[in-house]
Amino acid sequence: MRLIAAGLVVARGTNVLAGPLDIELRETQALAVTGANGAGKSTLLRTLLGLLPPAAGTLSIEGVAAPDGEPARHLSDAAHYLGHRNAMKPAETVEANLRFWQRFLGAPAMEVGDALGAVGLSHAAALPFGFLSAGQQRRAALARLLVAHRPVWLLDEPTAALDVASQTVFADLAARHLAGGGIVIAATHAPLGIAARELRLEPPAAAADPVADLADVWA
Ligand SMILES: Nc1ncnc2c1ncn2[C@@H]1O[C@H](COP(=O)(O)OP(=O)(O)OP(=O)(O)O)[C@@H](O)[C@H]1O
Repeated sequence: MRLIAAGLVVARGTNVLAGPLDIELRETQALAVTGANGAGKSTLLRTLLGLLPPAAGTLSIEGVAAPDGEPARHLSDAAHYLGHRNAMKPAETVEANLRFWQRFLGAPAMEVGDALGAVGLSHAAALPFGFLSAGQQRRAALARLLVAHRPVWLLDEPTAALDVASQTVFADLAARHLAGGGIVIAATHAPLGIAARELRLEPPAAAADPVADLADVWA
């Protein structure tokens, strides 16, 4: 498996945030994307996934199958994406949420009950997701990575809200994924506890930040 971004420029509309970036990752490799608030880390992950168009450059994934068994043509065919939000229905139980994702994603991997055990949430399976604490919700979202197989994990601040013990649980899960031939790309402000190369995005100039511009207007 090979994930290649060549000359990738990431932007929000006409506002260029970072790049050109050259990224090449193979199985068992991890990349930690770091940088100040607003540097473009989330934007880079969403661009890699195909949710946002790159301002320039190319993206490719080679040597991996999509859930339907065909060769993956886009990274989204081969990737889990964990965003800032956990993408779970608050009124549904934790177990029902994960069962939904397992059906929706295809390529089932671990049983839902085992995945909940792996993140220390067996006791919370029958609770509505919305009843969980912020850290427990993040752990449940991490369990989504386990219930369906995707070789590439794109993670946006995966350890946000996690206590120290849960950060170790995350590190173990990520290390196991890498050892099994996976790739991990994670935006983070904190050490991830796994061996990873670092891609540091520099913060945009204040004048180029649309939010900063708005702040000027309303000051
Ligand atoms: N939906 C949007 N539309 C327009 N601009 C956006 C949008 N979302 C984010 N931006 C802008 O893009 C820039 C980069 O945001 P992004 O969320 O990628 O940063 P980040 O590095 O992930 O920050 P953080 O560390 O705070 O999560 C910021 O200036 C932000 O204001």
